[in-house]
Amino acid sequence: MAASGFEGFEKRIELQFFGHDPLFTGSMGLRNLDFECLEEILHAVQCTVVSAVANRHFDAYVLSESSLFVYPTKIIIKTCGTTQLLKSVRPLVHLARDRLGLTVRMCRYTRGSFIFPKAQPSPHTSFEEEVIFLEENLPSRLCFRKACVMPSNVSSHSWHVFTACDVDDDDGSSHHHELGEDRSDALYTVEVCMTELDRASARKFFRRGAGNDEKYSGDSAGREMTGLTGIGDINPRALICDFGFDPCGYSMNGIDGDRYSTIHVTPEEGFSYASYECVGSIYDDQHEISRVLKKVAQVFRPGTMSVATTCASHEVWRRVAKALELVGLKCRSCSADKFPAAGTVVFQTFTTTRRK
Ligand SMILES: C[S@+](CC[C@H](N)C(=O)[O-])C[C@H]1O[C@@H](n2cnc3c(N)ncnc32)[C@H](O)[C@@H]1O
Repeated sequence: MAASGFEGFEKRIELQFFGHDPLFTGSMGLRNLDFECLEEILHAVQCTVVSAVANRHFDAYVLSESSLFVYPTKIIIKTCGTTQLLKSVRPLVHLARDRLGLTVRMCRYTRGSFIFPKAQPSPHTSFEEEVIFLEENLPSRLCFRKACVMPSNVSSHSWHVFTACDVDDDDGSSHHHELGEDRSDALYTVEVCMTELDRASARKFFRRGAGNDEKYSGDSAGREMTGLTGIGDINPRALICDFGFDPCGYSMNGIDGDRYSTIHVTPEEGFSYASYECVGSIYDDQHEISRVLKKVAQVFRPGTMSVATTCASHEVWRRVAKALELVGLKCRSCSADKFPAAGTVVFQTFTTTRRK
């Protein structure tokens, strides 16, 4: 941990692949990578697996620093602290190609603004360094590239986005459906970053029976926090894999069919932070994302909440703004930009209207 405090803001990378050879890939694709390979990649990033769960669609891992999701043709890694996430890119691209015959077709890297930027090691010392590192470590065939820092009126919450892909499809839709998920153009991602958590809410992420009770594991602490805080009610259909750190901190992955959700909490006063992320489809019940985000805001009662929605074809961000205004958050800024393959990213920042 940095001398000053733990860096909650995560770095997130998503790589999408395509493959033609069923002999290599089967329908499991990247899920065929053995656990030792994944561990080796995570070792380079400087984190480890603490818990895992899977269903017939994908594998979800809780990491010592956030989460990893492995789908047949898509991998998402999200890490916080001083991890070196981008060091995973080159080994992943090579392993997928050499062991599974999968070719990378899209890369999306996103993050908020670090609370302790000076504590970040290379290649994360600045967004410029991260972009240069990505440019150098991605195959040249991903030639449609864009990097941008999306601003906010709350200067501590800006949004960094880099995307690269092999086809400039303009609307962000997929042209590779040989293996795995179809209709990926209907999916959207919602990435939420929250700071200045309400003190009473943050306290629930400190372990109750901390210290020497051996029976009180990270798993039981996590389960207790999921119940106590109301996180378990955000999506009651989801199977939850949770972990409570010692003496404080919490991570969870929720799996619901082919959809994941994930929450990570750094509850320490002075640098408190929580994140929520989920994936949805424009064909879902329109009220679902509003209901979910209202619950998230009520669990953490943050002073500032930023929400980045990434979607090929739909205006999900309007639902986000409406929902959060109903629970006392006011939209202070909104910016939008188009990215090759990813579609439109809309970045909104909200602050509380209640008195602290
Ligand atoms: C890994 S968790 C959640 C990660 C998430 N990205 C976040 O910070 O919001 C981070 C919290 O757990 C605490 N923590 C305790 N032990 C930890 C460990 N071994 N590795 C990482 N974090 C730990 C940190 O102080 C922090 O409060």
